[in-house]
Amino acid sequence: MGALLSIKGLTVRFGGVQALSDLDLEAPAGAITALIGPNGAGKTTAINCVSGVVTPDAGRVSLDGREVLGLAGHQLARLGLTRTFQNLQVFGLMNTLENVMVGLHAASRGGFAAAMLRLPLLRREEKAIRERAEEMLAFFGLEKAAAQPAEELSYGDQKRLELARALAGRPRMMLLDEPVAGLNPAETLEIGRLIVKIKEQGIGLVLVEHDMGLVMHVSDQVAVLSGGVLIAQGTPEEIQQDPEVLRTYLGGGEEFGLVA
Ligand SMILES: Nc1ncnc2c1ncn2[C@@H]1O[C@H](COP(=O)(O)OP(=O)(O)OP(=O)(O)O)[C@@H](O)[C@H]1O
Repeated sequence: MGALLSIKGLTVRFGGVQALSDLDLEAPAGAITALIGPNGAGKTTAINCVSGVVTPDAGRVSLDGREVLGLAGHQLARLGLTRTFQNLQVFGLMNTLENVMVGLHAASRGGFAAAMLRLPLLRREEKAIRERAEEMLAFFGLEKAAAQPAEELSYGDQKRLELARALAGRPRMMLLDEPVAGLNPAETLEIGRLIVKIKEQGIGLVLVEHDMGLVMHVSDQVAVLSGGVLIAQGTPEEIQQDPEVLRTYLGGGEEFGLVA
């Protein structure tokens, strides 16, 4: 099976900093591919290139064989590629349901402005959008918060809301930038369970994450970056035994959540 997302020779320099050097990475559908590495390793830069936020100095990125470098976020979303951000991107004054609907409006045929004007022709589309958004809230356990302003939700609920919005548009590939940063162990476990359920729908995920317990628990493959260079790639078991990876993560195996 070919990879759904394919990154080849990705190279990024920021002034004197070599953020990424010749990165090759393949992420299949229906699998979780983790991208790990110490602070400054280049993980966010990699997903920023894929999602059109950063223009690389060299390299290619394709989704299902189609070149996607240079496309804007809404074009990528239409092709089935979506992402979440390290910092929350919820609209605080909108309620939870509207936060999910707004992403679907932006991608719909009528567009956001037409939907806001509630043109009659768009009523059916509007209904479908609302139903999809409600489905997402149920999937993420947020249905009780539907009418609540997003800013009133707990941090953990806001993180799940971001995932709900990203999944609402039926992506084929999702890039998640630190989905459990700042969450407690119970919330982390819950996000882990949800992203496995997303994968089981056949969606590919790229997971940038520092929580090694989560990474080793849910990932099908793990790629390790250090100083912009891919130093190892393999199953969680292989990565936990890789001497270079262990050297990179000073202190040995504890960070990998090996302690049962
Ligand atoms: N816009 C930018 N301008 C200049 N340097 C940048 C920029 N973005 C990232 N860098 C640098 O590129 C390198 C890679 O950063 P990046 O954020 O991709 O790392 P990361 O692995 O995601 O780190 P973290 O785990 O801390 O989020 C770092 O040295 C960083 O300081």
